[in-house]
Amino acid sequence: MVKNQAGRHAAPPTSETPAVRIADLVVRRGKRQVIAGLTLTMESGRITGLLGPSGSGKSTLMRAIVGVQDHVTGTLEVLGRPAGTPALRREVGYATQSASTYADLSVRANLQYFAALYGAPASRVTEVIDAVGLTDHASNAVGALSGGQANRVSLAAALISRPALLVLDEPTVGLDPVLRRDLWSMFRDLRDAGTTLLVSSHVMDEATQCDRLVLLRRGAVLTHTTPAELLASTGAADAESAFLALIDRAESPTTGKGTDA
Ligand SMILES: Nc1ncnc2c1ncn2[C@@H]1O[C@H](COP(=O)(O)OP(=O)(O)OP(=O)(O)O)[C@@H](O)[C@H]1O
Repeated sequence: MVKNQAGRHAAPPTSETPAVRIADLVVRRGKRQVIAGLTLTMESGRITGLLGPSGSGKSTLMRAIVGVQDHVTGTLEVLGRPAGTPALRREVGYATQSASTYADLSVRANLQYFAALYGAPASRVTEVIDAVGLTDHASNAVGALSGGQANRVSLAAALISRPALLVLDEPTVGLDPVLRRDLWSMFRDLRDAGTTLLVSSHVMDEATQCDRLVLLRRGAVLTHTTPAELLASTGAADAESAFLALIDRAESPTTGKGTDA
């Protein structure tokens, strides 16, 4: 198995079809243009990290990719089809920042419900509970779980249909370092099995766990790079300093347009 400089397993080769192809994407929310003419191609079979200041448009971009966002114009293809096409429902898994589960049902009952919705076999329920490390809590009501455990039930629900593309909005919020490490290990396993992952995060050290990085600022792509290129191009010692350097460059009097997201 090939390992990269950080000792992690390098991503295997991928197919030629991009997982996501976006051109001139504009999204309005309320009176604001939140995504402003964004163009981006995401390779399949990779973990792409979506990072950026609060309010920069990460969740909005994810919602557009999943096909649940209104007022979207431009080109947005997912796995070669227009985003939101019914044929993509089983192909795209999505876990939002808020729980998508029933608090009064057990972990297993929640996932049995999602398995029934997707026509997945009963054995898949046990598999996804195991994959997110909740086997010991399978009979517990979701409302009685910790925040981090409850998040993982939503993640398990997103995995039920074995999606080709998994879109995860801040999946590690509220998790301790051990659980974060385990979750990233699971993401790499999924990628190695051919899944494409788009993962947003506020935690800059998670950037180094990704194969590719997209930094959003004010609804536009500030950079689309790899962790190694990010550090090399900025001369920074860590991802957080590198992103701050890029934001500072973009905010400089010659190029900048202000200081908000
Ligand atoms: N329901 C909504 N109606 C109107 N504007 C919205 C709505 N939700 C978000 N916005 C605006 O869209 C912009 C982008 O929000 P979005 O949630 O996509 O950012 P984000 O980068 O995911 O932020 P965070 O990291 O804080 O979750 C923000 O200016 C926000 O105020």
